[in-house]
This record gives sequence, structure tokens and C-alpha cells, in this order.
Amino acid sequence: MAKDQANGGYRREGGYRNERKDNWKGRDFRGDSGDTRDRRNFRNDQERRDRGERGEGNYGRNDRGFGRQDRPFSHDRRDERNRGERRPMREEKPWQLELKVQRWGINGEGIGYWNRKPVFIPAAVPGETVLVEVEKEMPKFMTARLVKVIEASSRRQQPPCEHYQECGGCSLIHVDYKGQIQMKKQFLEESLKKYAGYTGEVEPMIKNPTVFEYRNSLKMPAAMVDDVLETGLYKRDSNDFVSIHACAIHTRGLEKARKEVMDILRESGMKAWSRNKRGGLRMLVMKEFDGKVQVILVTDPMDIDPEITAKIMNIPEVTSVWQSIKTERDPEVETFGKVMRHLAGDETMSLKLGDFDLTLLPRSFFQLNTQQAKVLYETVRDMTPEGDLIVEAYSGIGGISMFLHDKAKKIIGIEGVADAVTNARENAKANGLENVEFIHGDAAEQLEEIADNEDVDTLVVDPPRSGLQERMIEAVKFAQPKNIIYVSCNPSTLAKDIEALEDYEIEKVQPVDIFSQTSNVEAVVKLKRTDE
Ligand SMILES: C[S@@+](CC[C@H](N)C(=O)[O-])C[C@H]1O[C@@H](n2cnc3c(N)ncnc32)[C@H](O)[C@@H]1O
Repeated sequence: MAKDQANGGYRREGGYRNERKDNWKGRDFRGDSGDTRDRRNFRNDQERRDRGERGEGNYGRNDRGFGRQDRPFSHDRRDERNRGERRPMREEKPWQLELKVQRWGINGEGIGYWNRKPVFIPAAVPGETVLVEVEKEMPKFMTARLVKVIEASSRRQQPPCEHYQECGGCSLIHVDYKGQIQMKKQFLEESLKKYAGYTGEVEPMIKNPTVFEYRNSLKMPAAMVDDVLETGLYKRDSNDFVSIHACAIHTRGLEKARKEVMDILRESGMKAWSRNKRGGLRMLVMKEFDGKVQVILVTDPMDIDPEITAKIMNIPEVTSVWQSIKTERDPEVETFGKVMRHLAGDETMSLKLGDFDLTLLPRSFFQLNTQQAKVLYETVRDMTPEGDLIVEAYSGIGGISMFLHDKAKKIIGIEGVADAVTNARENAKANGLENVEFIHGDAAEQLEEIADNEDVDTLVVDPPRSGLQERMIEAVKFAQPKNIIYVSCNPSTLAKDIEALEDYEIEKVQPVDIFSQTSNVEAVVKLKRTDE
């Protein structure tokens, strides 16, 4: 893709949607291409893989929904075996194989087979014939790096990103949008079938009208590269830092402001944190809503020069600057440390979502795609029956509860992050919603307490990727709501949770595309108690 020199990124004219497919035949792939944006995610994926969850039969047993040319043919596997590749002796590395890609993996990788063993190949597309280099052989699966596409899928497209081979964040960016939607729907269908025994309808995906430049927040680690402060990511399965100069899914406002913030930090002489020195930038976190940007500098213990803060505040889009101090004692998986300092501008971010004005503090969660958050909330509203009491567990800053305000006499949201509860209460008040209230606490504990005193008509849950904890499954069984609206960003945990709930059957499954270019799948499922 041509670079816009002045911008240091991509040409903006025409947007990314106009990117054309390339001829991929014979293209040489170098470097890694796994899920590397967030090491935490990678570890989760790796753990899942190690537990075998991602192995045989997880989904995509057939390539339903793909074009004829993409379908695996019955002779494919025999061909692979007949090619007679043998495992090389140690000294013969690298070990290369030519494989036919048979189906999708749950992280958007292609899966081929070698001697009946699944081979996970990031950046490969079902239907393709590829040359791969084996990276790892485990008892039940293998992982491999794509070296060359010998025969390309018609779904393959030129990724509009110079970093895509190293940054696995957008694990489907090499697939056209139709192919992305097919992969996601298939993942959802297969998960529901495998874990929940559901073979009914899955509604057509509600598409994302803005498939690039939609992501309203970024979290990027900092490092020194040739003595220059950079933000980027860690390569798959390693501690190797890669500078990211332009991201195709961050909003334009975020990317513009990020470049300006980094210029200011470099000019000021700020260094990246390193283990053997005190002070320094660990991570840059930024959010953009309605054209306004919040900057959060996550640092080792240090004072930030007020001149730096003033310069950052001078960037036209920036309305808020915070510092989070993170030490070795803070959990590595947490983005922020215990100490948050408000340095300048507004304390909260504000945004308009449909008819509602919402505010949020740095620690509060909000959906990564603002436009699709509204669509998601409207979908939840449309699928929620009227009743006396609706409880929303995992309510964040209260958006869903607020969208449901006229569906019940009372709506109670439960949220574990105190700042988010503060925001949710203020949001309900500011929007004049007297029947919507919020409790700070653990979803399971609070749901049990509510259900001890009142009948819950509908329970809405929107848990993290890990799904409902065992304790929450027990709490739901105790509360026995007539309906459950399950908002999920992970089909595997969604389907397992539905199975664990036992007394509920699926009435409707509505996928909503929120995270285009990535393999993340969002879905809203309506469940009804079977004895109702
Ligand atoms: C996927 S977010 C959904 C937030 C909200 N529904 C929205 O649309 O913005 C999950 C939320 O669950 C909260 N959470 C995670 N574990 C929790 C628990 N055990 N009890 C209560 N809230 C929890 C997180 O802080 C986060 O705000």
C-alpha cells in the first residue's frame, strides 16, 4: 500500500473501504502473524489452545457458507498424506509443508492437516493451498507460519496495514468483509451446536458500516527503539517490541492525536520504562468520543512536567490528561496501577449515544466501537420483553440499562468497578431516568441478594470474554429469571454457559459485527426458561 509521506501513515483519500484485492499468488510472507496486539489475549488464546479447546471439531467442520472454490474437497487430505512429507531430523530445520487450508480456526487462522493433525496457520484462508513453516508440534496440533500462498482464495484481500504480519490484532484483515462475516457466523453456529446443542437459526449478522477507523480506544506499550521513544506491540509469543506507526482500525482522531502526543513526549526527552531504571512511560492509553480525546500516560513512579501536560492539552482534540502510576506491585494484567492522577482538562469523557448523554472515567469500560455500541444496545432493547424488574449484570457505565428504561418498572444494574458505578448513577440522573439504579459489587452476589427479595423478569448479562463465573451460573439458577438476554463477545464461553444454565432454551441469536478485521464475534442471545 502506498504511503503518505507527510502523514507517515496511509493515504486517506477514498478510505480503506476502497482497497482492491490483490493477486496473492506466490506472495512471500515473512515474519510472524499471530495475535500479538495484547500479550494477555495471546496468553489466553495460547492457554485455550494448550487445553485443546481450539483443536479438532471446535467449529468449521465443514466450510458452510463459503464459495465453491473455497470448499475443501474430499481428496484434499489424501493429497497431503500422499505428498509424503516426513518430519525432518532436528538438523534439517526449517520444516516446510505444502497444505490445503480446510477451515477456519477461532482466532481467524486457517487450519490445514498434516497426518490428520490440525495445523494452525495465521493469515491463511480456507480453500487456499499454502506453503508453511512448522513452528511448533504438540501432541494434538501444530502451529505454522505462512511462507507462501500457492493458490489464493477469492476472499483474500490486500491488507491496508503495513504492520499486519507482525500485529495479529486484526487477524482477518487479509480477508474481505464478506469472508469475515462468514467466518464469524460460522464460529458462532459451530460453538452453539457443539456446546449447547443448538442447531436452529442464527440471524444474519448486523454489519458494521465503518469497517476501518472505528476503534475508539488504544492501549499501546512503550519502548525505546534506536534510542527513540515509540509505541507499538509485542510480537507473537515473544518479548520483541514492534513500533506501530499507523493503525487501520483506530479512529482518525485517535491516530492523529497519538502522533502529536508522541512527538511532545519525545521532544521532552521522556524515555520508555525499563526494568533497570526508575521512571519512564510504560503504556499510552487514549480514548476518543465525539471528536474529544483523553490521554492517559501509564508510567513508572515519576512526576510529569506540567509543561508536557500543557502541550498535550494544546492538541485541539485533547480534552483530558491523566497519569496512572504502575509499579511492580500492581498486577501485570491490569492496564492501570492503583494511583490515578488527574493532570488537566475534564475528569470524565462524555459521549452522546442515541438519546442519552454518557460520561466515563478512565477505569470505566465502554464498548470499543461507539457507532455499533448504539446498534448493540438497540438490539438488546428490541429483544428484551417488558416486565416489572430487569436486572443487568456487568453493567459498566449503564448504557444498556438506560436503553431499557421503558421496558420495566425498575431496572437494576450491577457492576464491579466503582468508577463505572459512579458514572452509571450520574448518567441515569443526568438523563432523568428515575427507575434505573446501580449497585456496586460482584454480579453473582448481588443478583442472589436481589432475587432473595424480588422476582426477576429478565436478566441481561454482558460479561467479559471469560463468560459467567461458576458462581454466577449458580446465582442465575437461584434467581430463575423468566428470560435471559446474553450479550457475548466470545461464542465459546457463551455456548458453554448456555449449556451450564440447563433450564433455558434459545429463542433468538443475533450477531452484531463490532470488531471488524478481527476475529472477535459479538452476539445477543435471547433465552427463555423452559418451564415458562
Ligand atoms: C463487557 S463489559 C460490559 C459493560 C457494559 N454492559 C457496556 O456495554 O458498556 C463487562 C463489565 O463487567 C464488569 N465486571 C467484570 N467482572 C465482574 C463481576 N464479577 N461483577 C460485576 N461486574 C463485573 C467489568 O468491569 C465491565 O464493566
